[in-house]
Amino acid sequence: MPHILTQLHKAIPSFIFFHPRVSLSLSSFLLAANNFLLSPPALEDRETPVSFEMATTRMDLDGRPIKPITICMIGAGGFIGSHLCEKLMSETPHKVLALDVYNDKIKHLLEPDSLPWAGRIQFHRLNIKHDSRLEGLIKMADLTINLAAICTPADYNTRPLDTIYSNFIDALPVVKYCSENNKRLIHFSTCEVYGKTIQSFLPKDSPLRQDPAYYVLKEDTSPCIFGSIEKQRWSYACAKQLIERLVYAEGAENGLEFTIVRPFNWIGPRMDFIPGIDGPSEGVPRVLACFSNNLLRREPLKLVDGGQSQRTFVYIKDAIDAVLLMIENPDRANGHIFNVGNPNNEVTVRQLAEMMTKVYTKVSGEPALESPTIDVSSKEFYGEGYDDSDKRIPDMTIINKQLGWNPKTSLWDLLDSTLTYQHRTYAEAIRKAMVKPTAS
Ligand SMILES: NC(=O)c1ccc[n+]([C@@H]2O[C@H](COP(=O)([O-])OP(=O)(O)OC[C@H]3O[C@@H](n4cnc5c(N)ncnc54)[C@H](O)[C@@H]3O)[C@@H](O)[C@H]2O)c1
Ligand SMILES: O=c1ccn([C@@H]2O[C@H](COP(=O)(O)OP(=O)(O)O[C@H]3OC[C@@H](O)[C@H](O)[C@H]3O)[C@@H](O)[C@H]2O)c(=O)[nH]1
Repeated sequence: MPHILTQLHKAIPSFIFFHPRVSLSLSSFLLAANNFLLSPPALEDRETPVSFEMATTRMDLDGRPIKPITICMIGAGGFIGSHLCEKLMSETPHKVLALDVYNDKIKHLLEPDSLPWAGRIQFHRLNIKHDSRLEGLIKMADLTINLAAICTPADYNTRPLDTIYSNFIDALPVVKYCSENNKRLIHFSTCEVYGKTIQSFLPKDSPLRQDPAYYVLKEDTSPCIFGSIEKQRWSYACAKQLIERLVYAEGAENGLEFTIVRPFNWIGPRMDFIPGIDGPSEGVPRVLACFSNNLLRREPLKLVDGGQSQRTFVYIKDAIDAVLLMIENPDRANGHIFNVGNPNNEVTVRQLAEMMTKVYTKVSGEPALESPTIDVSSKEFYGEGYDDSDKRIPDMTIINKQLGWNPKTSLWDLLDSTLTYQHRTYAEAIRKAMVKPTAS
């Protein structure tokens, strides 16, 4: 650890200082400048190794120089964690203690030792369920970000106990250690805490269905509407809701400095796994990986209960910009719950399947199947106890006001870059896996 601390000091960049009494209009300008500086091409899109140049003019939204900090990131080896680590290593001077049971998705950041950020990221393989090192690692950091969770819907109704333990019980010590040691916490919750919209309970012909007041999801006013207990789909949402309430209460009663993030379907490269290639053959990942797997194997895409549910999808790289703003602007982010999504990218699951089919045809050069989709019941696909959110449009008022963040990438563009990655990463492996051994 002392070695890492020395490296941290070496990484401190020089900053341009501004007058401390910065006006709001200047802060909007700084936000735009920051966004510009923080948006070089994505790592996986680059052909050549990344050249690491620390921007010398990085400052927060209020014109103050950003001081390097140490971040304890739990669940750093997952989809969101891997993109956040990449961003922090390539564009900031911050140091990361990366905790997870797996590190495959961040291996490229850990090895070799000659990487420009070597010494600023340290991987700790541990399970937060039972590891006495957790409190010490939280104490060593200025900020803890908790991403660890079981968060694939196929698990919610089939492994409800694991789901509840993972999303509530296992997160408890993290909240406790942060509160007791006066450490800031960014906790990852979910848009699923909203459950179903009020709109879904209105009569089909009600004119109120057109009124956004009945479906747009607002952090401070929308209710959390779940199904009955036997609909175990809601075990995840309910556990996430209770941990949100606990974090919020620690803030109110004990002064915990916290931010709660509610991601609305963040998607992009490295999300989940492709069954039979880098995950179990019988595993059911989230929809992006399910549909990618179908396209790669030239199978029809399975539409659960007709694919009528609606979602808004946001590109992981846009969403990571929002998280970085939270990390570097604690005065603006503390005490808030933020929706992070793209209200302009709304589709039904059926429309998503159609668009992914078109994009994949373009990316792979392979013609689409004659029948590109097939209907399947939720009972058949997910089993007993499944239920669904009907519609998820995030209200953006709070994140706009506090952090000036807006998503940039259209659904077509984000699918284009993501499916290009999926094709490049998996097409050959799938082809080999699908070649049946011939009888001799
Ligand atoms: N991706 C999304 O669109 C989305 C949407 C809503 C909420 N979220 C939330 O964001 C967080 C991260 O999601 P993700 O998409 O990156 O999921 P992910 O499954 O890719 O990442 C979670 C990581 O946590 C790790 N982990 C789980 N339990 C652990 C434990 N006990 N000890 C150590 N590590 C453990 C896993 O190994 C995994 O690497 C989760 O809390 C999830 O509920 C994500
Ligand atoms: O092959 C498939 C997979 C999924 N689906 C449908 O596609 C929709 C989206 O499914 P996802 O697997 O992405 O999961 P959901 O959007 O329902 O939940 C997700 O939301 C936010 C996070 O908290 C979690 O990552 C997850 O719970 C659902 O309506 C699902 O039924 C299909 O029609 N076919």
